[in-house]
Amino acid sequence: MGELKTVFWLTLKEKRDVALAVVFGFLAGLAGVALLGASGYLISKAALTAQMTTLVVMAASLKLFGFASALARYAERLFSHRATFTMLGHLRSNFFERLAPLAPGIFQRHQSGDLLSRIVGDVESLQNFLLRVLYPPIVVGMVLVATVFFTSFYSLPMALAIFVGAILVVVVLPAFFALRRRKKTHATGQTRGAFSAQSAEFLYGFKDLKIHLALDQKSAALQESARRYEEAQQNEGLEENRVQSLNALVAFLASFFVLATGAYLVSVGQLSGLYLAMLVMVSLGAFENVGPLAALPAYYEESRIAARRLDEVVAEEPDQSTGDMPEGAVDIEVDHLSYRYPNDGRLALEEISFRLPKGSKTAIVGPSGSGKSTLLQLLLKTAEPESGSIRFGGEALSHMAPENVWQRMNVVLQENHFFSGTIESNLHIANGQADAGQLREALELVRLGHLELAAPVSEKGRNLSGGEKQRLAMARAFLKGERLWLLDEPFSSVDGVTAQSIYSELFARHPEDTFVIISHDLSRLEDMDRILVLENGRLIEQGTYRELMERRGYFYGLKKIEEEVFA
Ligand SMILES: Nc1ncnc2c1ncn2[C@@H]1O[C@H](COP(=O)(O)OP(=O)(O)OP(=O)(O)O)[C@@H](O)[C@H]1O
Repeated sequence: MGELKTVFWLTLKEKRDVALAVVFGFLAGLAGVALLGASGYLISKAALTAQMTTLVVMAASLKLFGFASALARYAERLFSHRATFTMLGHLRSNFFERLAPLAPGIFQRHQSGDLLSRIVGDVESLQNFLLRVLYPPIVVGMVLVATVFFTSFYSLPMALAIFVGAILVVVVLPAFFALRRRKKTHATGQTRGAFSAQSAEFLYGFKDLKIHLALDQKSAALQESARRYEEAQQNEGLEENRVQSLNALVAFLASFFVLATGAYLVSVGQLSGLYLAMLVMVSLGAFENVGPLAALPAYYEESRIAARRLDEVVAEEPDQSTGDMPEGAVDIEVDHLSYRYPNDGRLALEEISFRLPKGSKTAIVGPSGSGKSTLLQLLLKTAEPESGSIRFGGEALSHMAPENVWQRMNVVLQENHFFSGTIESNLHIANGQADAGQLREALELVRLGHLELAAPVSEKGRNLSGGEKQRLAMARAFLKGERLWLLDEPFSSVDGVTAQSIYSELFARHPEDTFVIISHDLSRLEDMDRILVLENGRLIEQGTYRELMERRGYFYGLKKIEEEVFA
C-alpha cells in the first residue's frame, strides 16, 4: 500500500465526492436487495394470500425500489467518476511538477518510449484505483452488513452464512488473488512499458534498420514484447474470470444454505413460509453486488505497480538551488572537476582544472570520447560533478538555480530540436520578443539570409540540411543576446569557409563576450585566446595556439597527423 500513498491522498482531496459515491453506492445496493427481497415476498404473498391491497402496495414498492436503485446507481457513477477524473488531474500536475526539474537528465535513466508509457499509460491506469479498488469493497461490505443485520431478525444461522460469504468475497478472495498476482513477474504495466519503449526505438530507427537490413531481427524482438504484453493482458482476464467464478460459487453456497435452513425452519414451524422466498432473494440480491470485486486484485496490483513506476521516475531530488548566475560576460574557473556517468565505473572527467578570463575565446579539443561534451554538460548544470567545483564570475555554480544558469547562456548543443512550424516560430523559441528585423539579422549572420521567416519547418527540421539546422541553432543562440557562449561543435556539418566567416563576424561583433567552443576541427584555431586539450577525460595541455605548437606536445602531434592526412 506504501506505493499508493500519494494516489490515496490525492484521491482523498475529493473526499466529498468519494463520500457521496459511497453513500449512493450503498443506497443503490440496498435498493437492489430490497427490490429482490420485496419481489420474493410478493410472490409468496400472491400465492398464499390473495389480498388485493397488499399486492398493490407491494407492486408499488417494487417500482419505487427499482426507480431508487437506478437513480442511486446513476449518482454513484457520477460522483465516483468525477472524483476519479479530478484525482487524475491532481496526479498529472503533481507528477509534472516533480518531473520538470529533472527533465534535462531524465533520459540518462529512462528510454523515451518507456517514459511516455509511464506518463500516459500508468497515470491512466490509476483511474481504476478509486473506481475498482478503493470504494467498491466498502460499498459491497456495507450492503452485506445491512443484509446480515436484516436476516438476523429471522434466523441467526442464515445471517451467519451470509456473513461468512461476505468475509470470503470482500476480504479473503481479493487478498489471496492480489498476493498471487504479486508473485507473477510480468505485470501488464511493465510489459506495456517495455513494448512502448521498443516501439519508440523501432520507429526512431526505422530508416537505419532498413538500410542495415536489420528490420526482421528488430521486428521479431518487437513482436516478442507485443506477445508478452498480450499474454499479460490475457492472464489478467483469466485471473478475473477465476475470481468471478469463485465469487459466484460463494454467493450460490451462501444462498443455498439460506434456502436449506429456511426450508428446515418452515418445516419445524419456526419461520413463516411467507418469508422464505424473500430471504433467499435478499441473499442473492446482496451477493449480486460483488461482481465488480472480481477485478479488484488485478486492479490493485496494476495500480500499485503504476504508482511505483511513476515514483521511480521522480524519485530523484530536484536541484533546489536558488542562487543567481552573475550577469554579463563572466570568467570561468574549474577546479579539480571529476565526473562519472551513472552506473559507469570509470571517470568520464578526471581532476580537470582551468581558468578562462572574462571575454576570452576558448576552444576545447581532443579525440572523440575524450570528455568534451561531458565538460559542457557540467558547465550547463545538466549534470552534477562527482567532485570539484565550477565558478562563474567567482560564484559557485552549485548554488545557482539551473533555470537561471540557462537563461544567462547562449547555447548550441550537438543535437538541436526543431519543431514543426516556420523558421520564425523556431527562432522565437530563443527570444519571443524579437521582431522581424532582429530575426532577419540573426539569419543574415549565420548566412541563411535567403530563408523566408514564414518558410515551413517540418517535424525535427526534416526539410532542412544538417548544416542549415546547425546554423539555425546558432541564430537562436545569437537571438538570446547573452554574453556567455557555450557551443558544442556548432558547425561540424557546415563547410569550413562559411563556419570561419560566421565565427569572424561573431567575434568582431562581440569582442567582450566569453566564448567556449568545442571543436573537432583543429584548423583555424590560431584566433582563439586559449585551447584546452582533453584526452581520456583528462586535461593534458592548455595554452595559446602558438604555445601549444612550440611545446611540441600532444596538440602538436594531432596537428601533424591532421596535416599529413589532408596533405
Ligand atoms: N550518457 C552517457 N552514459 C554513459 N557514458 C557516457 C554517456 N555519454 C558519454 N559517455 C561516455 O563518456 C565519455 C566522454 O563522452 P563525451 O560525449 O563527453 O566525449 P566527446 O569528447 O564530447 O566526444 P565527441 O567528440 O565524439 O562528441 C565517452 O567515453 C562516452 O562513452
